[in-house]
Amino acid sequence: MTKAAKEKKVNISGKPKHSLDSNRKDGTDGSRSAATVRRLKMYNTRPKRNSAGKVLKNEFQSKELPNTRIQPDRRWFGNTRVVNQKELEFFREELQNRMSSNYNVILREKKLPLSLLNDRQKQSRVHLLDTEPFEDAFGPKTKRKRPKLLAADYESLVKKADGSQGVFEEKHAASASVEGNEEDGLRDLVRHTMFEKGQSKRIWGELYKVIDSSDVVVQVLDARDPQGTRCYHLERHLKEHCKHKHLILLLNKCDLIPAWATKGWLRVLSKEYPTLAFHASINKSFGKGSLLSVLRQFARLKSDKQAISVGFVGYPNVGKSSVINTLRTKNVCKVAPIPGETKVWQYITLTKRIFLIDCPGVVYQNSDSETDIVLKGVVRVTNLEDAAEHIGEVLKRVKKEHLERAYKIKDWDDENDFLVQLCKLTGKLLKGGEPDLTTVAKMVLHDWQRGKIPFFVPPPRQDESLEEPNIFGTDKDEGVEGSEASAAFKAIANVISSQQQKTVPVQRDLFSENELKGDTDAPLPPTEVETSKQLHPTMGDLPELLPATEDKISDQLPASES
Ligand SMILES: Nc1nc2c(ncn2[C@@H]2O[C@H](COP(=O)(O)OP(=O)(O)OP(=O)(O)O)[C@@H](O)[C@H]2O)c(=O)[nH]1
Repeated sequence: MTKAAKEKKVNISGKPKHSLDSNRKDGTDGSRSAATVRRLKMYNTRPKRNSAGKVLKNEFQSKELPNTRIQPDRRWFGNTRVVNQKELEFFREELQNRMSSNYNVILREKKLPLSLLNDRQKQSRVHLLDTEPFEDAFGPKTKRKRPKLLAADYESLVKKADGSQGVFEEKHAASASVEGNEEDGLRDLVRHTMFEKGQSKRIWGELYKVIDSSDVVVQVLDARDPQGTRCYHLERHLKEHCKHKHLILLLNKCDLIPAWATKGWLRVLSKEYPTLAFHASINKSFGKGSLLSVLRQFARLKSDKQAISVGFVGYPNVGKSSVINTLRTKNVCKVAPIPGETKVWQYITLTKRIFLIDCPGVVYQNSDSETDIVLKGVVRVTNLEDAAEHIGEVLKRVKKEHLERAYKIKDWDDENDFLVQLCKLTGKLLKGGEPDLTTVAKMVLHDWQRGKIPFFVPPPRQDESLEEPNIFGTDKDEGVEGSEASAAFKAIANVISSQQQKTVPVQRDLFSENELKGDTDAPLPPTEVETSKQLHPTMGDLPELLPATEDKISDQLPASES
């Protein structure tokens, strides 16, 4: 149905009322047709102008804009723009100023006609006439430019080539000898990816997520080999890039080593970072109160009473999740006697102002051999194909008496003999009575990783009279009032020094009386300690330390301190 027909229906009388009524049949009687009326109506929508011709009101004009007419401009019809010399000069100067200023950065350089700036350089390159007269450059007596040759004649060129070939051959021979001695036709075996556990990009990503979101980073170390389970790369990263974050070392599994060794390590390590001993256990823990009070002091340092996040990082299987469970007195994190149990980071609320973050175990690439990696507990023993290969090192590191006691074997010639005897004792035999060396080797390695075979790296001997107070790595009082910060640091120092006076619980059945007393002839690991000292020279001084005052500390300790 047409528009006119619609309008007709609406007009009940059927007759047009005025000259601009569009309800007309056609223009046969000399009156305006419906089409004419509609056209005339359209003219009425023209903008209203003032006497000067300026648009005052227009039906389709935007309410906000005073004038919606697009000015006629040639820019709308092409992609080029003409500017006059003055504008160009102004643009060049402005851009030159911006580009040479250290405080300005030009974004979207590609959108700017930067070639306008380089014009002059182009021109300056072809100023031939500045250096030569026209006659020499273009005239009939044009002189040819001679190319710069390194040798004047053929003979000297050959001599030069011989010399450079000699140098090249010498260099090549040197680099070939460095690359490896493949002359015997053998190449080193490529390591199984299993030995790269804890080094993947994903795990390092998890670690950096934890570090980024933590105010305090707790590096959990295995008390049996603290230097071996330290991640120096991480410590250096924190020192260089995150000076405002606090790092604490936590010697976990201190029940697996004699108390004198724990105290020795505490003395050595606390010269570099605040160090606490810990035994993770939900019922019978050690060091929980001290750790909690240190964390509370760090929370005090935070301005505006904000909450702090504490990230637990360290080697796989050192007990990070166990420490968190101990602090919460609840199984909030998955714990297993196998490495790599924690896969992704996990947030746990400890108190209103302290959050804990669990991190998967991280290993920094170093020169550790496969056996070192296995004995540090980084690799799952069940995945090992040649477990027997690592037993020699176990026999070297553990005292004979401990192995005799643990496996009831009297004497052995070498690791093979040891394993064969163990097979017979445990009945681990293959078809035809062959000893199942791999299975018993795995059993020994399992016992090693679970701390059933006593082993520890003794701390370097120190002259106790030269003992230095604990030293905290960095300027920790940024952003907080000096007095409050130094009070918190003093309290932390007190907690640490008071823990060194406490009796550390030890699994007594693991060691002999002599070992528990410290009369041991175990070898010292000087090289490791030396290296760590080189990597971590003692840092800036601490606020003055107070002697340990038990009653002051007991205010800060929760009742659960064992
Ligand atoms: N004896 C003893 N064993 C401990 C202690 N802390 C943890 N463990 C044991 O060490 C093993 C590993 O503990 P986890 O807490 O799973 O270690 P993790 O560092 O979280 O390990 P990943 O998941 O690999 O990162 C478990 O079998 C714990 O029972 C401790 O203080 N003493």
